[in-house]
Amino acid sequence: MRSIAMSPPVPAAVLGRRYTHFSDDPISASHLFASTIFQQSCARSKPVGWACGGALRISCFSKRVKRAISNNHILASIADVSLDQTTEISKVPKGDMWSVHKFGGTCMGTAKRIQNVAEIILQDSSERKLVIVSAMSKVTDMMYNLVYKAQSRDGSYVSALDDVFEKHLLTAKELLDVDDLEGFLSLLHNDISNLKAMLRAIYIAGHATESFSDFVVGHGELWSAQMLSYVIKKNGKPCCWMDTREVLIVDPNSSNQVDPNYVESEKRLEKWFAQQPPDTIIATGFIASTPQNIPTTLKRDGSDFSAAILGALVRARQVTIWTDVDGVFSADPRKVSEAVILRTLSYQEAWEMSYFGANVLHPRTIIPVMKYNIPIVIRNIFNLSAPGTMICQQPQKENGEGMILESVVKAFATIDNLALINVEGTGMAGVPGTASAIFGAVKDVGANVIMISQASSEHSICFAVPEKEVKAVADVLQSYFRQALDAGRLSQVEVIHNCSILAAVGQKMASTPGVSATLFDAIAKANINVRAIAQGCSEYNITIVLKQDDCVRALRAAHSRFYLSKTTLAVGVIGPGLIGSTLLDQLRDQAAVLKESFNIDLRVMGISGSKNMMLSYSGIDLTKWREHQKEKADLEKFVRHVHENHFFPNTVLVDCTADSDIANHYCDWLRKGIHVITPNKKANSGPLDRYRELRKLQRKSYTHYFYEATVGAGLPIIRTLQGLLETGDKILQIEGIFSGTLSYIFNNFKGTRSFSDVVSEAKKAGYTEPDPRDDLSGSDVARKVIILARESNLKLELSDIPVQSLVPEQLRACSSAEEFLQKLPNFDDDFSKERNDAEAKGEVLRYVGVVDVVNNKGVVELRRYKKEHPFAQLCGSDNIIAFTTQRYKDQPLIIRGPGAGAEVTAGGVFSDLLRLASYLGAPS
Ligand SMILES: NC(=O)C1=CN([C@@H]2O[C@H](COP(=O)(O)OP(=O)(O)OC[C@H]3O[C@@H](n4cnc5c(N)ncnc54)[C@H](O)[C@@H]3O)[C@@H](O)[C@H]2O)C=CC1
Ligand SMILES: N[C@@H](CC=O)C(=O)O
Ligand code: NA
Repeated sequence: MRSIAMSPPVPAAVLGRRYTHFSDDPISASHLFASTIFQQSCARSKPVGWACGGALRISCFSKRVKRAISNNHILASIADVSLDQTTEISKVPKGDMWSVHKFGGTCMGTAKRIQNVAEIILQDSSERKLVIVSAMSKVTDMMYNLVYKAQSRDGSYVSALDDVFEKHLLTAKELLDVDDLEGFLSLLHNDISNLKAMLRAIYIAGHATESFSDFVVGHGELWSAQMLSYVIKKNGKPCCWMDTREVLIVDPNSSNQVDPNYVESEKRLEKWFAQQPPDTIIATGFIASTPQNIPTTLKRDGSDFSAAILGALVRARQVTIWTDVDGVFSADPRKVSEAVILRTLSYQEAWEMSYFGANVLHPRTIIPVMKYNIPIVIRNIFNLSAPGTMICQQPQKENGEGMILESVVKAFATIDNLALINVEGTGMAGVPGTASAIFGAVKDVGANVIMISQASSEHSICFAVPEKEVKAVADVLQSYFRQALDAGRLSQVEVIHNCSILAAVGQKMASTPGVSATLFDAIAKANINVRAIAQGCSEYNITIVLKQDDCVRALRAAHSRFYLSKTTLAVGVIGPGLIGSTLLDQLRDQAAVLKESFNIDLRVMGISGSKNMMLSYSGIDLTKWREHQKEKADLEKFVRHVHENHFFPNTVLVDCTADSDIANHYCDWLRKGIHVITPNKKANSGPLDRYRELRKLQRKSYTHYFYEATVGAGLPIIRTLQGLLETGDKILQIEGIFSGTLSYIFNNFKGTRSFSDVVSEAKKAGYTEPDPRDDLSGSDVARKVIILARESNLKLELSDIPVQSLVPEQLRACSSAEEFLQKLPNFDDDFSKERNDAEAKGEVLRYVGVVDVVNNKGVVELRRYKKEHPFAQLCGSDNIIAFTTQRYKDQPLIIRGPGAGAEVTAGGVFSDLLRLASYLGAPS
């Protein structure tokens, strides 16, 4: 426990207050729950619900506990974030004239890079500049290695020290003029010989104290700061370097970190400034001293921390942290390719993000500058054109104008390799002390609690810990609660392995309704199950626990929803025949418009024919998909490839075959969360049970199954029928010409033309089924009739529909479509006779299908219609469908238009794809 007292009174409303030190301290949550005050408070008034998300915040809904916290008892023992100990000392110039820069090891990696750093400093026109530098890249590791070798009594530390010397010698030679070089080298020699002596002592003792080690490792910064200051001077700018061990005073704390001692640092800084240094100062990052002048370091990310503390001490205008990335991303760009660089982040958002390992500052770096509202800018030294990310107080709205509209959720982050522990039982409700007992036990095994959730029914508490700590935690809880478990007061201590956390972070989430609804909707639509949820009442972070396997997909689904980055769909096309290949061409032509205007990114990850298939990890180039590398078709592998690409939250398989074997897989695909779109009639016209199972699956999950093109191709037949039913209309009869092929044939079978000639023409035009006998036999129309009948809630099988076949008896056994077409002319006279008979009576032949909903039956047959009848007025491959319903009784609702052909059918499938994208969140 820390012993430093908090200076400022904590505001009374501490519900959901954030403590940045939690994330440093592996047992903070346990400490809090195990603390005497908490136990006492809870003993009298059990918190009925609480949550901690991202480990930075604990919200507690009990007045007594709230009072306990606001009385500072707990805070004082956990964290001191105050800078109020500092007293103003006027001799150190302070304020806007200061610009602070920090350059990390990568920026200082070579002589050329150090030169580059010097140029950036020289270009900064600020009145005063304070520049904090890290050691040259890899040097700190080399220094730690020296200590390690020496204390392991490994004599090679001597040559390793030579390497360190060599590295700096070569860099200095490249950078400095003769005189400066001489000055620097004499210092370097001196330091190296001191280090040699110290390492020798460590070698003999076989042990290095922490201050010995800190003394050794800090030399990298001493040398880089001096070299840079020489380079600045060489460019004609007065400059001096600062050994921050003289100025930066820190107190060690119990979590093996250090806390800045602002009072003492301020005094030392004043003393240092009494020497009247020039306006440009190059200071060593990372290193500091204790009040007793013992060298120490600021531990991990120490140089950033040095910059923040010094920036706060001089009240700088801005602290710029130079690094090798363009700024902070809205999500890990390795996982979300559309992640964007955030222009601004509030201090709170930055430390929430940094907890999740995002490339942001360590929370403790933010604390010193936050006190004085000093912005921190993260910039890329290798890309000066990138403006970087500014971490500052949340920008205020200015009359609603001039504001950059930012997403309410700023960023998303994930943590993998977690396990959830669920402690459950009826004996917990209303029993004060359960929480503190659980977390007391967790504290005893030193595990880090990452998030906590308890619903107000108090029957279970669940919390996440790193997978590697879960066994110890589970064991200790089992043994601690043995009695309660045996007595049945607790039913179980359950461990759920392989979990991840997805966190949504954003200050504007606070009091914005609908954020969590949108987030959870995106996750649900990606068919991902949520295991646990936590959101503290400061509302900056919603933490969701899910299966690790689902995590990247969840991240992408959530990111795309809030950033309106593309709704990305991984598409697999099966059957690149006439319709399939036309669809691929339409996708190719429309891709850019979809991306730009509708934020839809359809990626064809695979195309499979019956013999070969092609697969891609990022999307097949549709301008030349026919040339794409092929492999032997393997449906299982194909589906796995398209679906199990974790970068795409949603998968759709488009079946463009006429194959029932493919249709047999739909149920399985839907169960796996794969959406299915098809013009193939086999599934919906196959066995009734399977059809019902399909519809059931579709209704009970967020997985979609669309099949508009199965009837009337691109005409909106299914959608219209569903619309009538959903709005409460009653269907009485559906009658129509459902076959584009047969419509075309009978519209063109006039005058002296032969039947077989018109059939071949229809096949050539792409209206027919792969085998035209499927059309002429009436089975294709019968399938459409059964699809509409089932859609109208009739429970009919295909065999229940009487069908009049137009395939001459003798040709039914033909082994191929080609043989059939070849032999068909032999029957032309029979067809001509029937046509002429009808014509003689002023009638035409039309092949129709009827769904008689009232009488629960259907029929498919060749009928004769008067020349004035609407069915006689068709041309081309027109379908015409008349819905007679309760609302459309006197005049049926009629839909007419081309109902077959490559373009219109593929268009119908494409329109289903867009409907799916819109269901998944794309703008409609
Ligand atoms: N052509 C049209 O106007 C319309 C067609 N449809 C339906 O669209 C679907 C496709 O029709 P078309 O493109 O005209 O036929 P098509 O014969 O040109 O294309 C079908 C493709 O699927 C492939 N295929 C067959 N079995 C396969 C399997 N197991 N795995 C992978 N690929 C396989 C075939 O090799 C062929 O490339 C059919 O179900 C048809 O009923 C629906 C409405 C209108
Ligand atoms: N072959 C069919 C195509 C559409 O389903 C037809 O002719 O209508
Ligand atoms: Na249709």
